[in-house]
Amino acid sequence: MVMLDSGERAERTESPASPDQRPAIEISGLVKTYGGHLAVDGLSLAIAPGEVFGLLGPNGAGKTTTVECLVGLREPTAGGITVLGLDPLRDRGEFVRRVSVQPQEASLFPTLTVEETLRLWASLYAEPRTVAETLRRIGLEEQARVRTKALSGGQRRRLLLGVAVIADPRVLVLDEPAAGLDPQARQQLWDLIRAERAAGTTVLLTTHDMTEATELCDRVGIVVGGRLVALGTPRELVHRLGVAHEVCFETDADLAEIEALECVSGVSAQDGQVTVTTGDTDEVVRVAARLGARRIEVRTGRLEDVFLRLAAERPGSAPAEGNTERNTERNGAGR
Ligand SMILES: Nc1ncnc2c1ncn2[C@@H]1O[C@H](COP(=O)(O)OP(=O)(O)OP(=O)(O)O)[C@@H](O)[C@H]1O
Repeated sequence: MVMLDSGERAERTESPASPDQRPAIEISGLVKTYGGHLAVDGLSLAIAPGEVFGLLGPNGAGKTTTVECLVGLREPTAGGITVLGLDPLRDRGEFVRRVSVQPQEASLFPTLTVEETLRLWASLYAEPRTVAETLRRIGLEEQARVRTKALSGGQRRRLLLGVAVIADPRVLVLDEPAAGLDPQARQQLWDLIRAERAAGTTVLLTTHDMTEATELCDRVGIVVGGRLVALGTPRELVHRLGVAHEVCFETDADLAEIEALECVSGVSAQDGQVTVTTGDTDEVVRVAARLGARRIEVRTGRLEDVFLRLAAERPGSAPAEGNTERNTERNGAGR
């Protein structure tokens, strides 16, 4: 089990939260059972103000149940949850003023325009953002007068996010916000979430997309079988779990010098195509280049490898389908 917490956050200097701040979200020993079925099994987690935190895990791991308890949609069987010091159920009034959850698609009225939808939701809050600012944030200014039934899937998702952020929340909770978005819409969503972070909002999201977790999240928690089995920045988890990097190239040269490198843990070669497993890709690239190797590629360890390894430790927990991009840099430097 890899538990890396606030003391190690210095590695992500862009994170706006400092370790001594009171957590924005605190979950301690959360247990949730459905009948006799244990869905969340003693999960504890502290998320700092201004942090973008990603909850990852295979299907059925307990992410949605955790989020539902966190936002007061379900009552925990045991354990405690506070968000901004508030209990999601007992302090309901204050809680909904300060914590926004991205609503479901069904919350959109088909005949209202984008602008009317935002105005309607803004009317529920005492000090909302303006409709104009929210339209700009979600990039739907040109669609302001379009009825919601005529929006594309990606535009609907952005509007749903707009409904959540128009409240100007201190904490934003998003369950798989990028699911089903095309790459451009996904990038716009990430920009929006980054803008929320820059404004000081704490964001908790669930995702199956390892690229999203790596690119967007300050820290991630991996949940398997209702338990938190890893916690840290994506880089820390890749680094600490010793996920291997690879250097691939073509050469007919003698590989003895590469095999002898201390940082090399494996070399395989077939028909002049070589793959070197290593902890120091720079060193291998240097030697390979000196030996005249061609088409040198560096494949860095990925969060997905960490995820697959941790998920596999629990029987029956097949990893969910997600983004399986390989982080490949042609002739690039290593880590
Ligand atoms: N309303 C419910 N009644 C009974 N069991 C439930 C209910 N909701 C979830 N479960 C079970 O609790 C466990 C955790 O489910 P949960 O939806 O929290 O997982 P998840 O990590 O969000 O999964 P996914 O990635 O598939 O959305 C699963 O075994 C699921 O079948």
